[in-house]
Amino acid sequence: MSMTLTEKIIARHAGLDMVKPGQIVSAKVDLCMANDATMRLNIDIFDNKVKATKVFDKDRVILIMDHQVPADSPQTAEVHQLSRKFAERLGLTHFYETEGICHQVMMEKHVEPGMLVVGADSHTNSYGVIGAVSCGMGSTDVVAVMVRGETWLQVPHSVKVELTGTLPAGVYSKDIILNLIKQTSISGLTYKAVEFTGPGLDGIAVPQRFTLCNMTTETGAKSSMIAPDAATYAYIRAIRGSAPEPDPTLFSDPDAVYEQTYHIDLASLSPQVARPHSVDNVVDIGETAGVAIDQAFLGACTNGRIEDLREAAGILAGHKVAPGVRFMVTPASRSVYLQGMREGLLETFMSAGAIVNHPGCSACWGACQGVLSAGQTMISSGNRNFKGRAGSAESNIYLSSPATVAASAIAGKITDPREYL
Ligand SMILES: CC(C)[C@H](C(=O)O)[C@@H](O)C(=O)O
Ligand code: SF4
Repeated sequence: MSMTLTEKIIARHAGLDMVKPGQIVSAKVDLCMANDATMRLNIDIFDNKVKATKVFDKDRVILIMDHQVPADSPQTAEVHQLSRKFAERLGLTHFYETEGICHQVMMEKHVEPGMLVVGADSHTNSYGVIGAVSCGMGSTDVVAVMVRGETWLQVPHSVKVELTGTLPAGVYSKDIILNLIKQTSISGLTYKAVEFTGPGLDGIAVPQRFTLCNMTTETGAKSSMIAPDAATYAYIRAIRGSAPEPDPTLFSDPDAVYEQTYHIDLASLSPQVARPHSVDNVVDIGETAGVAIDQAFLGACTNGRIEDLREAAGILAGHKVAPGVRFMVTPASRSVYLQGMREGLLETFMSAGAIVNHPGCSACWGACQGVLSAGQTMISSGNRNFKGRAGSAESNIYLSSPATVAASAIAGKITDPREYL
């Protein structure tokens, strides 16, 4: 019986030869991640509801403080303190306080192809980028995994996204995923496993593929998948110094069943923008260019990697941020920050009038670093533009590629990055 890679990985973790979509299985989990946004709740469930005293594996339960770092209120500081004590009490090997956004840190340091990973965050499904099945879960389920090292899950139906052709100059993987979300709507792929395939993937580097997998959450998907190729292992080796042996069994069978297939010709795409207040409110940039902005944000797990900083700095070089615009750059991790420093990118941003922040979630969700007031407009490289997400319910968020964010910061209004190439 043929299976998709997602089904193969779930079957392996459930101790079964095969699984079918719709089947409910109990599966062993390789890694369990949680962050400061829900740690107060997780600790309460762990201590007071489950009354647990130990985790299933001290190396595999990973806590990452990222959503409100450095602490922006006494309450947040208390959550960080509670989390630190929790990690100490349980002897956790991996507790990160200043390393950056949880998903970036997980990819840089922990996730491997073929793993099954769960996390207390909706963008946990990003790790499909290196061939892992991963998904976000609520606190009760995540605490159950922390304690037992396994979870129940229903095998999702798979959907294929076939990419062909090459991206034109000024168009990036963010534009591909925004275009897909325009086609699917924000709930169109609810509980599906979304697999990206096709020759178009060859021209997209692993960090940019991350953006595709990260935003499958915005279609309602359960998980994302890109079968690991030579680029995947080379990328892991480049960021960690070593990589696991390539596993030749990690591919989808040629006759595996997909419920639906989307085709995207990369050459046909232009820069895309999601307008307020829904991620599927996507238009070609020409339809929204000229909207005045108060803030530009480059960062988030979606687009805070070194390649994104290079893309934006390339546009910004030789220009200044428009008067009255706050341009905030938040590298996704400490290692991205350091690399940006070595390459002189942070200097490019600072001299142009931007601000470079401590790594973390930052303005992506408006909990700290650059909150919007009523009537203000931000263009962001993040993944969500819900009403009120980054501050006042009367503010507006537009989503785009890092290049479009940088071009807009220079012009003070939403601007096609191809004008600055
Ligand atoms: C606060 C947190 C749990 C949330 C999520 O689950 O995704 C956040 O990361 C987000 O992007 O909205
Ligand atoms: S950067 Fe944004 S989307 Fe990513 S985990 Fe943080 S808040 Fe969520």
